[in-house]
Order: sequence, then C-alpha cells, then structure tokens
Amino acid sequence: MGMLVDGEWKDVWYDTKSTGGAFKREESSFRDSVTADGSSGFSAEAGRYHLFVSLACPWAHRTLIFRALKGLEKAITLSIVDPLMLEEGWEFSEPDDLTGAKRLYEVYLKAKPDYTGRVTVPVLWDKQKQTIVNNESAEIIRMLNSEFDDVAENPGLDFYPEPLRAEIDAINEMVYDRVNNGVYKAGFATEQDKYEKAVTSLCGALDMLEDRLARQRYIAGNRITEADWRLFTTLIRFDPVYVGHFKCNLRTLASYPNLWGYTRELYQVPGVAETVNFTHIKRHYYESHRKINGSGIVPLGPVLDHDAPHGRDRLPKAA
Ligand SMILES: N[C@@H](CCC(=O)N[C@@H](CS)C(=O)NCC(=O)O)C(=O)O
Repeated sequence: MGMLVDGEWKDVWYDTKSTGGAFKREESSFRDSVTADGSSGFSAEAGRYHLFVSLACPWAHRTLIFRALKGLEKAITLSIVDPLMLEEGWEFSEPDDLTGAKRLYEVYLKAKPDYTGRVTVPVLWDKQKQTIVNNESAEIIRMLNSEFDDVAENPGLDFYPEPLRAEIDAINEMVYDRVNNGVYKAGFATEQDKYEKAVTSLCGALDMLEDRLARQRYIAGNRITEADWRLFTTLIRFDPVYVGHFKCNLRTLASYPNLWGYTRELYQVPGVAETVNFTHIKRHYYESHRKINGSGIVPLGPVLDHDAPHGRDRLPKAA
C-alpha cells in the first residue's frame, strides 16, 4: 500500500500517528462530471468512458452495481485490478488492455503527472481526453444514474428520485460515517479507544437500521434507492470480512433477521449477484493488510446462503 507524492510512488501505510490512532479517509481528488448535455466538457456518450474497479472494494462495488442495473455494460467499459493491494498499490495481472498500465498509479500519472495523493478505485476514465473524470464513487453513481440515459438499456430506473432526495441524503450521511467508513475506522484504528468508539457507533447504527427494516422494506421507504446500494456493499462484506478482519464483532450481520433478509433480497436483484466476488473480497482484505493479518491466512468461513428465500415479501413494495 502506498501513495503518489509529486508523481512518485511511495510505499507507506496509512498515517494514524497525527490523529491519535484514528483512521481519517482522504478526500477524492478528481471531481469533474459527465453530463447528458456535455455542459461540463464531458458529454455522456457510449464507448467514451471506462471504469477501473476492484471487485473487493465496497466503494468501487457501488459503481459496478449502477453500471449493471442501468444497463451500461456495453456503453462503459471496465478494467478490474488484482485482488491484492501490496507495495505497488493496485495492480493488473496483465498490462491493462486500455492503457497498457501495470499498476493503477500509472493511470493516475497519465491524468496528472505530478499527482500527490492516494491511488484509489473506482476511477472513471475518459478515453477521449485521456484523463480521469472522477474518482469519488458517490459522485460516479449519480452520473450513472441520471446522465447516461440516452445510452442506457434501462433509462427509466431512477435510484435518486426527486421526492426522496432529502431522506436519501440524510441516510447516506449517517450510513457513510457509521457504517461504510465505520468498519474502516474500526479496522484501521491503532489505539484501543478509537477502535471501541468506531465499533460502538457502528453497532448502534446497525441496531437502528434493523429497527427501520422491521417496519419498511427498504431503507428510504418502499422502493430501492441509492441509499440501499450504498449500504449493501458494506453489508455483503460484513460477515465474510469485517467481523473478523476489522474486529467488528459485537454482532454478525446474520444475527439481525431484518438486515440479513434485506441483504439477501438486494443480492437477489437480477444482475447484482454477478457483481459480488467473495474470492476477491476475502483475499483482498486478509492478504493485503499484513499489518492487521500478519500471516495472510484467509479464513474459510463463514458459510452463508445468499440465495436462501429473503422473506421480505411481507413488507409492501412500490409497484
Ligand atoms: N471516497 C472514495 C474512496 C475509495 C477508496 O478508498 N478505495 C479504496 C479501496 S476499498 C482504495 O482504493 N484504497 C487505496 C488506498 O487508500 O491507497 C470513493 O468512495 O470513491
């Protein structure tokens, strides 16, 4: 694991010294937008854009789900990095078809030769301008949701509907802080108190979500929205990785009947299971983070049946 400093790769682990043992996530650096009308300088066109993802990464996973559900697989091409992220960061097993890069940081350097910062997935790449449009998953999924409708196979699907936006934004904020990033704050903490604070907050958030999902089908009401997909990519990794590797073990996901049924329902939405790769997920965390798991041994369990009936039909769903 490392980062680029003035265009040079440095192999360094996350700095938690300056924050008293707490993990602080860096802001994403490329923040341009693709728009349907091209007013941003990046117009939504079939074949122009490319996604770089890791199948292990929950943030990149959001973009894979939106690409699949919106029917953008033909319009937006894809490169997948190797599961392990070691001294050279994310790498490709074969030179990347599109850019010839062996390591993801080379793609960042093509966009900005003097780049300083972390080299993260997902990356939305513009083949025409040969640059990174955006590397913030929260923004990329909004673009996939609404800007590519002229080239999407399912243009009518909207995961960020106008009447629910305030509710979705509020949920996202809580879920980001306490759940999506919460598991990382627990796992990367290097002081006991920071770890305990993160896990306690995470568990409180899961209790709250469990209670909500006992009463309603989805997190923002009776239809699936962006808020569900953002939560899903953390939940699907919870028992296989976060309980053990990140020590988020006050409770397993499977011990929450509603959250677990909900996770299975989302997993069973056509197109979603194909975006979930448990081999990449488990290998990435357990083999890459040698400061956390020195041996690199990948646990065999837990045995979970994501295809079991989800039982959520008892709660109403929008037509
Ligand atoms: N805010 C970013 C976070 C992306 C992120 O942190 N991705 C991780 C993989 S799960 C990564 O690439 N980390 C590499 C690093 O931090 O050096 C987003 O949501 O797009």
